[in-house]
Amino acid sequence: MEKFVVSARKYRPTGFDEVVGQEHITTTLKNAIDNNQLAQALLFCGPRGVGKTTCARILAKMINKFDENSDGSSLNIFELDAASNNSVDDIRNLIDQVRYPPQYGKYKVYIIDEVHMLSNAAFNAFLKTLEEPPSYAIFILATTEKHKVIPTILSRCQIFDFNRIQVADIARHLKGIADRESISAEEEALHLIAQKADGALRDALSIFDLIVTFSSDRHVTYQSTISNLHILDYEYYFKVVDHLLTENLSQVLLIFDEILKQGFDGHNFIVGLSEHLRNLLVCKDNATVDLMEVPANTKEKYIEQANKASLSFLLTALNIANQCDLSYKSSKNQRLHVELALMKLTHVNAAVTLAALPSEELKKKVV
Ligand SMILES: Nc1ncnc2c1ncn2[C@@H]1O[C@H](COP(=O)(O)OP(=O)(O)OP(=O)(O)O)[C@@H](O)[C@H]1O
Repeated sequence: MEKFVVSARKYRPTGFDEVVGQEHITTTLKNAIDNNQLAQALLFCGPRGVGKTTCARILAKMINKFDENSDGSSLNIFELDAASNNSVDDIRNLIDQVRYPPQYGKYKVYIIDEVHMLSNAAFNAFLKTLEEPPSYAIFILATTEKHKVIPTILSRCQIFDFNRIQVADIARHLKGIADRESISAEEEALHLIAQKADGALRDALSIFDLIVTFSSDRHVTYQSTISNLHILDYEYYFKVVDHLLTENLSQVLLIFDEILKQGFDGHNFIVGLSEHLRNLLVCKDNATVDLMEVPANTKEKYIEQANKASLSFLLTALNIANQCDLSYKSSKNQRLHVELALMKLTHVNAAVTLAALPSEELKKKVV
């Protein structure tokens, strides 16, 4: 049987051109190498799984002009995982190695991952080397927690802030991998995986692998993805908002009951409803419609529903949903808490329609 290699490893980029969503960094690094202006100490910071270690390795190879299979690269690139090697002795060992010039190529590159985990003593032992490194040594430090790196280290490094990766970019990357693996995948499923990954490409690839494993026919559908990830189908939010607009309280409460019966949490529902209302709000205006991170065909559905809702309805509804979210945890009866919010929400449309009437007509209605 062929050994399974997880996608995050199988598809680790080997060149800057393959790195997704970090163009501001890859372009700067390429230019720095071309113009011979690379700093000797670099700090890569940003959320987990966005390409820090990957870029450090690519840079390390490029500095010495080694290609992917070059044997020399492994002799000149040293990686230290500071999460498990954080003592002053670990750093002293590294400093001892730094004294010897490279046997191949021009540079020795030291990648120190999770650098914020170094002990204080280790940080201090490292300072002097970082301040006056030998001309052939380059240090690439990586961290998810820049605020935990002491200022004296920060001030000696050129700092590169990595971005969370956009949902659309992650979804596109997953599509490329699905194609290469001959897996058919629905666009909505890939978007959902990308959303769940919260900006981290590594997480997206792990979720993708998991869902492929569950689907026997190498076909990743929206339905298989929501059931595997235990995510509420967004169709529910469309239905709830339709009923809110027609002031149909009983239907809204019945849908909420069905959602709870399926094992979903009331808080997740209200957070999801707030996101849905926010999406409707941004698609009211052409200038903001792209702030909604959903696949193209779903966008149409949002625009269609947004056209049925007034701006005042959306603003008031969003406010009520948000208040419910904020006070959910401290509520003693959480089901009732959400139901109460749903009751208020069902009256919003009537209230805003009434308020919008000219005063003469309003008088007639009240009388
Ligand atoms: N920007 C990206 N472009 C393409 N692939 C990426 C990117 N970011 C992450 N990956 C994928 O995720 C895997 C892990 O990425 P990497 O180890 O570089 O992340 P990291 O930012 O160093 O994370 P951590 O802080 O958790 O160490 C890579 O092997 C690659 O498959």
